Amino acid sequence: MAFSRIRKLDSASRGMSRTAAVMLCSCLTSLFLLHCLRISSSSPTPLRARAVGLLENLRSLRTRRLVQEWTLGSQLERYGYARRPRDEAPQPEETLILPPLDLVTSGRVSSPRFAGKLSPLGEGSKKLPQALIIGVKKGGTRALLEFLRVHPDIRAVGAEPHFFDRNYDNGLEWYRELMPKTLEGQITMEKTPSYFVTREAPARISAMSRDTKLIVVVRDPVTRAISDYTQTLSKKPDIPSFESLTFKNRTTGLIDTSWSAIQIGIYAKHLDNWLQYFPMGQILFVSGERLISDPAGELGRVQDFLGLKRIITDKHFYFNQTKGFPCLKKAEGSSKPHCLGKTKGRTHPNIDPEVVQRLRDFYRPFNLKFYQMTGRFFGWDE
Ligand SMILES: Nc1ncnc2c1ncn2[C@@H]1O[C@H](COP(=O)(O)OS(=O)(=O)O)[C@@H](OP(=O)(O)O)[C@H]1O
Repeated sequence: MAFSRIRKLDSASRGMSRTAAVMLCSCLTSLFLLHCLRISSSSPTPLRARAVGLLENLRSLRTRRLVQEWTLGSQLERYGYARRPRDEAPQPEETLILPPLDLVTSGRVSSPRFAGKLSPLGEGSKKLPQALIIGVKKGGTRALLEFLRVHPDIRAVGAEPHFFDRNYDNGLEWYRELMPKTLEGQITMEKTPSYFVTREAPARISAMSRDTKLIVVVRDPVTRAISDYTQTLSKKPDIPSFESLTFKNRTTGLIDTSWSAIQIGIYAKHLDNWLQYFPMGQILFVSGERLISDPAGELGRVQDFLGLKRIITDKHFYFNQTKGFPCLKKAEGSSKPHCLGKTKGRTHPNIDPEVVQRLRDFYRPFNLKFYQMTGRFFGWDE
């Protein structure tokens, strides 16, 4: 009896000593890190770099935990937000919201706008987006968003909210709740490629704010249509061939413009609808082709358009030979290289060259009209 009580006391006191030791260690680590940061006022020293690295690791763990709480929390599920739209394959990169790069090393310290704002994670407030990537489906919208998220002044929702097309009845408060928290001066963004072809979207976005900046990633409409078809085929292998879906009547060569894969590529027509609500200067067109051949160049234009410092440059990218696409040397919130997932950059099926030519002829006048409207030559008809 006595023995067992002594054992109980022993384990209790051992527990207390362990807690005290852990607390002491945490205090000493924090003091050490603070000391390291203090002794390096301007130029980074190896000691400081190591301290910052340690902080980075600590933060990264904490970030991941918080991120999971934010994104996978019951709140989003309650709203049905986590449910994936019917026609989209699950894409791991769309399920995580990653907050902007380091509070310690980059934005806050280097940017005068955030000088002295070394705020704890989770500070800030949720705001309605000031900029949207509205399209086009299969244009390269995911690549653009992932690249933009590297910028410390951009915070973006990872998944596609589909607010202005499918979820509008949920109201603006619902929409705002989906947004990540931002500090003053940071831009909130989201991407939903179907907005570009949604008749009601321009009026709805304008009702939210007439100042919303709009970004459209456009790609050769023929390749875009094949990419769209490839995505559907990957989910429904039994669908008819691309060639048969393209025509209303193959003998007459009449194109089926009601097929969404064809319809989406008539950019000039969709743009007309947007211009009823937004001036051209508020819409930026990104070339999907150049986003692959010169990502830094296109990102430069986007950063200018958003009024941001050109922080994302050539240095952030490398060409991954296996993937066949540019990838990030360091993903946002991580120190590892990052390429987009398997659903981006799929191999397309071979399409009958005659059908491809017929589609090229079909799109040519619409493309020319689009070049005129935007003042940019995209070179799809060369
Ligand atoms: N860096 C990089 N890595 C991988 N893929 C890239 C990249 N840049 C652009 N792309 C092209 O993006 C195409 C997919 O476009 P989206 O992201 O807009 O598709 S979606 O509408 O969100 O489903 C995708 O189309 P497919 O090649 O047909 O799969 C890619 O060609």
